[in-house]
Amino acid sequence: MSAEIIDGKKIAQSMREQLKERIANLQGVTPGLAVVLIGDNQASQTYVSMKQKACENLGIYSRLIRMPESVSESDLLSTINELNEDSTIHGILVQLPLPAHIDETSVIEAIIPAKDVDGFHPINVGRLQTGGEAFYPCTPNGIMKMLEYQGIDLTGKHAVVVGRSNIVGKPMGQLLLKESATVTYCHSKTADLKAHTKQADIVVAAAGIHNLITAEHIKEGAVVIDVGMNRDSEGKLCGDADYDSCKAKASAITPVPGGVGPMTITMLLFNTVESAERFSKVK
Ligand SMILES: Nc1nc2c(c(=O)[nH]1)N[C@@H](CN(C=O)c1ccc(C(=O)N[C@@H](CCC(=O)O)C(=O)O)cc1)CN2
Repeated sequence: MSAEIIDGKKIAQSMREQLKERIANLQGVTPGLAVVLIGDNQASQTYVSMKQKACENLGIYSRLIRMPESVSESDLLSTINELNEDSTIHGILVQLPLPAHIDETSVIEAIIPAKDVDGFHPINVGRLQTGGEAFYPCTPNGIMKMLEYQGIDLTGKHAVVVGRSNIVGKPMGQLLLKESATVTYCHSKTADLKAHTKQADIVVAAAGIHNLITAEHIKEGAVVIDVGMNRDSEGKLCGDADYDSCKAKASAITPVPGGVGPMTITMLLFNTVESAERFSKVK
C-alpha cells in the first residue's frame, strides 16, 4: 500500500478562500489580530512573519508588537490589557515559547477569552470539554479539519495521540473524543509505545522527536498525522514520523513540511474572523 498524501497547503488554501467570503460579509468591520513577539527566537520570528503575511493576503489587519527578551512580565501584561480594550483588535496571541523569567500561565490568563484566538485560556480549554462558545487551539483544530476534508469518519475509530502538550496533545485528544473516536494518550513515559500505536486507526505524532514513529509502530492502513517540527542532522525540517517507511504502510499521511503546519496558521485566521463576527453581533 502507498498512502494518500494529505496536502495541508491545498486544504489550507481552500479554507482561506471561504474565509475571504466571510470577511466580505462583515460589512465594514476589518478583523484585527495582534501578535506579541518577545525576543529574537529565529523560528518564532519565521512563524510570526508567516502569520502576518497570511493576514495581509486575506485582508485581516495585523499588528505586530515586538518586545525585547528582557521585557518584564508586568510590562507584557499591561500591553495585553491595552489590547483587550482595543476595539480594532479581535484576536490576541503571544508567540510561544516565552523567555524563562515570564510565567506562561499568567500571560495566557491575561488575554480575555473572547480574544484568545489561540484557544489557550482556561475558559476556552474548559469549554472544549463542556461545550459553549469557545476558540479551539489552532494545530489540533486544523488536524480535525484535515480529517474532515479527507472524508475520514472518526466514529468508533481508535486514535492514539503521542504527546501531551497543552497546545497540541491534550486538546487533540479532546477534539477526537468529541467526534466519537476512542482515544489513547501516549507520551515520553509510556511503556511500550509500539504496543499502543500498532492498535491505532489514527496516529497523531506530536512528541517533538524525529523518527519516533516508524512503519513498525503502525498497523497496515492506519492514518498518520505528523505534528513534528524537528531538524535533522543536516538542518532539514522533518516530522516525528519516518515518512518513507510509514507512507508505504499507511492509508493516508501528512508530510512535513506542507501538512499540519499550514493548517495551524489557517485556523488562526479562522478564529480571528470568527471573533470579528462574534464582536460585530454584540455591537
Ligand atoms: N502562540 C502560539 N505559539 C506557538 C504556536 C501556536 O499555535 N500559538 N504553535 C507553534 C508554532 N507555529 C505557530 O505559531 C507554527 C509552526 C509551524 C508552522 C508551519 O506552517 N510550518 C511549515 C514549515 C515552516 C518552515 O519552513 O519552517 C510546514 O509545516 O509546512 C506554522 C505555525 C509554536 N508556537
